Amino acid sequence: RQTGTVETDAEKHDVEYLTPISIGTPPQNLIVDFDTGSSDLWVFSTEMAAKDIKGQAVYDPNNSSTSEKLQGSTWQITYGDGSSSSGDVYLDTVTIGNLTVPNQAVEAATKVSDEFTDDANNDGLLGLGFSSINTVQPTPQNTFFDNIKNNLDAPLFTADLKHGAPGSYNFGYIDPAAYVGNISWTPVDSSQGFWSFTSPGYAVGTEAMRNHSISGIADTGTTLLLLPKSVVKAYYEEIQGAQYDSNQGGYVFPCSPTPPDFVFGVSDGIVTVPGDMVSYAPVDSANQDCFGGIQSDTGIGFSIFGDVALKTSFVVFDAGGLQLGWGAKN
Ligand SMILES: CN(C)c1ccc(C(=O)NN)cc1
Repeated sequence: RQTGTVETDAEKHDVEYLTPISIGTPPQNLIVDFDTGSSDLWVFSTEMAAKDIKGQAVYDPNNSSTSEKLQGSTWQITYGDGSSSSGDVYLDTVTIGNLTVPNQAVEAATKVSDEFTDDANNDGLLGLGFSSINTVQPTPQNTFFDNIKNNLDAPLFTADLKHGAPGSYNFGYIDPAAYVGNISWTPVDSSQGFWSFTSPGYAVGTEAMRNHSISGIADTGTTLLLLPKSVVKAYYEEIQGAQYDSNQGGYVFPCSPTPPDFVFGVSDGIVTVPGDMVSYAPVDSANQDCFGGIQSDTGIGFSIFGDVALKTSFVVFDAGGLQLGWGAKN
């Protein structure tokens, strides 16, 4: 049985967290976005048109003695923000930290949308959602985690994302030095392929908790905290000068003073998103107005507890117990 750990670095404004992996023999090193909200491991590749590659590292299956084409298999994925990619599939050795899966499905991109082309530091995505939503056809493939979880000391991984600092993903163990107090556990409904849970309520600032259940997914691949319109409205009503700015496509408010905290329940515990993490990023060079890290989930069908929520905590994705654990960071 094994365990592993790998460091993940926050991009500017914590827009995404990028983590090194290696693929093939000899190892080809790429840096990818670990994404608990999807279940495809896809990478920029030598099969793409040069115009779609702007600085990314690419996987070259022809340069790997262990690559094996999965004949007839293809994939195509579209994400919540409308970005997309597609391509074909190889089996090859994938290593994360000290953990190796010998026959991992590596989805080589032939096409990617502009959002990926323009994301120069990101060489692909490594899905950590449930394999039931893997997009490979005709036969869906397993995620890296699904392939290795039975070799781990425990079938779980943890995400310790930080605000503007390197964090880490651990596999197979819960690091007791990473959190303080008790972890709050809540059951996961994996029927839609996501790490989905229901928060029993929320509070704005120091107000009392409101009994308003919020169902959503823990998604390391989404930057913001996307909540029901009514919750978002109640939050921004507490901020002088906050308003929905259609140009920016979301709520904007004066960067100072610091806005109120946002608190949401997790089973018998609570998670606090500090106000200074809610002012996500300045919208203007004068740094007067800030774009909110809390925005509406309208049109998605569920809420998304993205990086703005996850980076407040030490989060355990427990596939064995089918539960999420939220702990206070050490
Ligand atoms: C364009 N990029 C880098 C994306 C990365 C991740 C996602 C996503 O929805 N993950 N759950 C969307 C887009």
